[in-house]
Amino acid sequence: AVETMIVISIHVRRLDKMMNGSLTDWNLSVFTLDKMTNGRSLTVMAYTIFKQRDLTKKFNIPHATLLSYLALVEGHYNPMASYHNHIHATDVTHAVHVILKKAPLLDVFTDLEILSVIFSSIIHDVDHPGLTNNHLINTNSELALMYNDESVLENHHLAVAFKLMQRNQCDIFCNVPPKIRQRIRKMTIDMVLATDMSKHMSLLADMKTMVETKKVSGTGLQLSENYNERIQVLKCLLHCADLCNPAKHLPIYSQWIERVMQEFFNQGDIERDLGLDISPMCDRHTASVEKSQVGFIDFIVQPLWETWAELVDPYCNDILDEIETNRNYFQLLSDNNETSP
Ligand SMILES: COc1ccc(/C=N/OC[C@H](O)CN2C[C@@H](C)O[C@@H](C)C2)cc1OC1CCCC1
Ligand SMILES: [Mg+2]
Ligand SMILES: [Zn+2]
Repeated sequence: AVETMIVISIHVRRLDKMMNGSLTDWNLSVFTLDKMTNGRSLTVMAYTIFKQRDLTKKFNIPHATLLSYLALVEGHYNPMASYHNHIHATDVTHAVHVILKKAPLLDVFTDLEILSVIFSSIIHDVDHPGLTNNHLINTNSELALMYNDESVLENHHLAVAFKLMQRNQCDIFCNVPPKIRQRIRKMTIDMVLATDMSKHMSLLADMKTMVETKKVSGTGLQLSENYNERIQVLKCLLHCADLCNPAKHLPIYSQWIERVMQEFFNQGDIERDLGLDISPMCDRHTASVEKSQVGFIDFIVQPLWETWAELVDPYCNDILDEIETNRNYFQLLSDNNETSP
């Protein structure tokens, strides 16, 4: 563990220099970062963000404890999952950090809320099996049995993350008063459970309601003290970051598509072998990758980010433009596939 610390702190220093300017660069390639850090991009990204936001000092987090816990969590992401591995966590953590730096959010959230949403992004998919909730339920998996078919993956990610904190010298909240610890835990549970895609439509509906009321006030984002209102926005923030791939430049977005399709096709292969119905978009023999992405953008990603822009950040147009550009690119590919045999 000691050499891990030394190696990682070398990467952190190198990264700090390399990324100091570009850490807030939306299109930073986490793939390049992961190669540069020998597969330690999550620990290095998270540690750098904690330092830059002074979270270690504000919450009295011992540096060795933070590094140990981050390295432990990173090690518990599934390297066999082509999409839901530690690099996806690096990507989502980075996206949360960049979104939080947008002008309309600068003075909105407390240090506790910022700590909680960044912590949530780091752990939000830990020990992901590379299979969907529906698959785990349909195959009577141990996880579905454990969590009674309700947000099976998301409950598992949370339980693993908090269990790992009990390891020796891994309790990053060891110097945080019990009431505050409890509040971090509650917010983290609420946010990570909200990354369950089956909650997407209700999350979006709640966000639209908030947009309507806010339009009445007509100012920037003014949040009340009300926990439910504040956690609502934080849930959406993490959910947007979780679904940010189509909002990135095409070379980056394309790598994520390749990875997610590999994961879905792997699931489809298992379902075919088991004689089960193959999940949507998971049959490698019939799936249309381009058409699926157009649908993903039209029905899920674009409505989410458009609502986010209305609620939080009118200056989100560069992100909305990127999503539209990518959507049109895949629409074109899909049309061409139709015409030419
Ligand atoms: C870059 O493309 C993607 C990036 C992230 C994701 C995230 N998916 O994770 C969530 C779970 O898997 C739950 N379901 C999602 C739902 C849309 O479909 C179900 C089969 C599973 C999906 C992407 O593309 C997908 C959708 C359209 C083509 C494949
Ligand atoms: Mg997830
Ligand atoms: Zn995720």
